[in-house]
Amino acid sequence: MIRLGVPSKGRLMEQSFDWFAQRGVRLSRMGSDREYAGRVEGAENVSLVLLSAGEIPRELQAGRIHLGVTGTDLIREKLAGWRSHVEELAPMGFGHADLILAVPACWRDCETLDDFATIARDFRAEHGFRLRIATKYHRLVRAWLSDHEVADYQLVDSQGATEGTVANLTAEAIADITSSGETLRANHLKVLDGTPILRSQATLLRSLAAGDADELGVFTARLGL
Ligand SMILES: Nc1ncnc2c1ncn2[C@@H]1O[C@H](COP(=O)(O)OP(=O)(O)OP(=O)(O)O)[C@@H](O)[C@H]1O
Ligand SMILES: O=P(O)(O)OC[C@H]1O[C@H](OP(=O)(O)OP(=O)(O)O)[C@H](O)[C@@H]1O
Repeated sequence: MIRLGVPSKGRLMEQSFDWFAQRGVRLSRMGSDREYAGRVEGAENVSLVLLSAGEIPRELQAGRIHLGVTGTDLIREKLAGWRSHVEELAPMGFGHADLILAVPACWRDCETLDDFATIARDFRAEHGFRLRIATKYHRLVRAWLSDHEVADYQLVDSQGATEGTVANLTAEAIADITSSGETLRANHLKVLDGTPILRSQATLLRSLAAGDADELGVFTARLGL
């Protein structure tokens, strides 16, 4: 039996269901809205496992699911050396979001990452502690800042409502996912010019640890992959 992991709620779940339906495989939740059990029609030997999007990388890595749908941001953040754990089978064309670094909109002299690096250096000299960046994307942000030789900062963990941390005085800057930009604007933040830390979208992935069941080839062919 192939175990297919799909996000258990929200837009990501609905758009995943639509994506499979367009390929002739009907996924649905069984029972009440609160029951996390799923049904698969239009493909044999496939069971639907409804999971938090954030847990799908770990389940793929462990081989407890054969296939999984989640954002590329979560795969790259949660799995060190992700290429040795999963294969990306198909970008799915939804869940587009950019991981960005944002600063207070009132920082007039901070438009680029170079400006940010200068401000971070001065901040440390002036305040005696490193400028704080709130994020849940620790691995990706550290790697990106290191690549760009920015060192005078500290990460503050924020697992939600990250854009609020600047007004709450627990951070000077944030690194988070944005799509429409509305949450940033509403919290008086602006994105630094230049390419984002990462461009993410929902992706269908195969576990490299779950083994290569015969049914898997049949199912991926059914999906046109
Ligand atoms: N505003 C957005 N627009 C598009 N995609 C988004 C947006 N916010 C988050 N995403 C994407 O959705 C995926 C799931 O995000 P997140 O980790 O916030 O899950 P969640 O909805 O909080 O679910 P859970 O708490 O169950 O893990 C991520 O890959 C993320 O990139
Ligand atoms: O650019 P926008 O269109 O405003 O979207 C960005 C927001 O969407 C995500 O939050 P989500 O609503 O998924 O909730 P979360 O903060 O609990 O992750 C993300 O963390 C941002 O806060």
